[in-house]
Amino acid sequence: MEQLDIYCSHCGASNHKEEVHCFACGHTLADADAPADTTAPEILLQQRYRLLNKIGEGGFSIVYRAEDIQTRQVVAVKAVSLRGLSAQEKIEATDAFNREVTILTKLTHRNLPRLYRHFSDAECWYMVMDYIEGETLEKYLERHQQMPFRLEEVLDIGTILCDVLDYLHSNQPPIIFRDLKPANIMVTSAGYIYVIDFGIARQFKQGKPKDTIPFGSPGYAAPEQYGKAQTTPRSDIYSLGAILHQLMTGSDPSQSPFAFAPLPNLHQQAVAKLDTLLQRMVALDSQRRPDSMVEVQESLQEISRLHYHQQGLSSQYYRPTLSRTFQTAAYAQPLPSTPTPNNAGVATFVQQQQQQQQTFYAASPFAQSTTPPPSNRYQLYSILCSLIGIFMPPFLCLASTQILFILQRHIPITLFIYALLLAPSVLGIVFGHKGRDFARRTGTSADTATVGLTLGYLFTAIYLVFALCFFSTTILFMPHILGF
Ligand SMILES: Nc1ncnc2c1ncn2[C@@H]1O[C@H](COP(=O)(O)OP(=O)(O)OP(=O)(O)O)[C@@H](O)[C@H]1O
Repeated sequence: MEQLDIYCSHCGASNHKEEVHCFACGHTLADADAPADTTAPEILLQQRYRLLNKIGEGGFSIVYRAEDIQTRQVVAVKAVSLRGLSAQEKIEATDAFNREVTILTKLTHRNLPRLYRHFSDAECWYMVMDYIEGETLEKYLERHQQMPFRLEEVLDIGTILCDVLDYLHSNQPPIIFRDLKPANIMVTSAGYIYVIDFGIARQFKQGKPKDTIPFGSPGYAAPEQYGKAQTTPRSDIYSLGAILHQLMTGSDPSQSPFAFAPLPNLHQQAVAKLDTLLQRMVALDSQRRPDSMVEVQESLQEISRLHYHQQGLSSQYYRPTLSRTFQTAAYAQPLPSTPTPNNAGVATFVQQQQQQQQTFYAASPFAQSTTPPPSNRYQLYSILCSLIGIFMPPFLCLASTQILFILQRHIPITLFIYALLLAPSVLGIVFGHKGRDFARRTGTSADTATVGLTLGYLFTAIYLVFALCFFSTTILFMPHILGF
């Protein structure tokens, strides 16, 4: 039977396609039970890319999940067909394809899919790129309509998007994405973020008064994209501001373009600062917006530090959680390594990408901090309390005579003793949860907290069973003690 691997979005391990859970980390493999799309044709492109199923559709394109049979890698193949298009549409589709290929070929960034090859046949043009196992932020937002993101997550996402947009803007000439919106941002189940669709991105030419193709997406596109002026990096700053505002409020900017209400919870200092920043980012006059993505990123990181400080976490331990996860994601995916005669440049290209990614990794503001990991005292409390809790059920048995003695005289005191004996395990659970939360926010290991938490639950249950038995025995055999 034909072998086909599916890569875990969490740890990158290669699993057989039949697997539901990753053999390495146990994570659910997203597409494992997805029904095969019967509409996808069984086609082998270039004797190399087997189309598996349709995963998305754009204005002029269909995107397929495909298998590279040479490397066994799952890839995404974007197919643009000109069939049935009007002359004007053919020009637009051709332009969009060429622009995307030209731009993606030059780019290497951990938050962008890598373009491996592009080719054409009689019917279509194709692009082969990294397959991103996830969904668009737009779909995610549709599924979680009520305030889907916490402040720290919005700050993390903003920081990551600043990083990738700054990378584009730092190109020579700068690349303006021009269509940043939730539909063009993909999120994997492990929280990795990718920016897709460079169809309308363009290279910035100094002094050009107006864009020749003035469009974008209503609600996210800056006013200058409607043809009044040339788009600049500040146009992307506007779109990013609109997205972050949507993530904070849940309100869709395409419903009321150019109108951004103040954020809720302005009494919180970090939220108030974010509100000020977002209002600057979505200013109608581009000159009033922040100068660059670097400025926006620094402001977001400053707000994160403030937020973390307010949460009782030392700001020196602040590291954006999503972006930290990204670093592992980008390198976990195996790269195609076997060059074919007609893609001789690909191997070199891939090697260059690997090298450059390592450089990004080292230079990234999100690179692993050398700061010693913060001490998570909740974990310690959790394990200590749970360990004390272990002794409580046997203690209850051993002290049953004394407890019965007290029970005869004072029932409230007896109940208080019961509660006191239960307290260590319950505290073990409470501290365990706090410890895990702390570990998640600081990116440290939560193992001890998990052990404390598990012991806490286990011995709370055991204690309650013992206490119940003790009580029922007392009621059954010595009801007079309780005054029955
Ligand atoms: N590399 C990828 N990995 C996985 N899915 C992808 C990938 N690229 C695109 N998709 C899916 O395909 C859909 C369409 O892709 P894309 O937005 O690039 O097409 P498009 O024709 O340029 O769209 P538009 O008409 O909005 O410009 C996306 O919404 C996404 O769900």
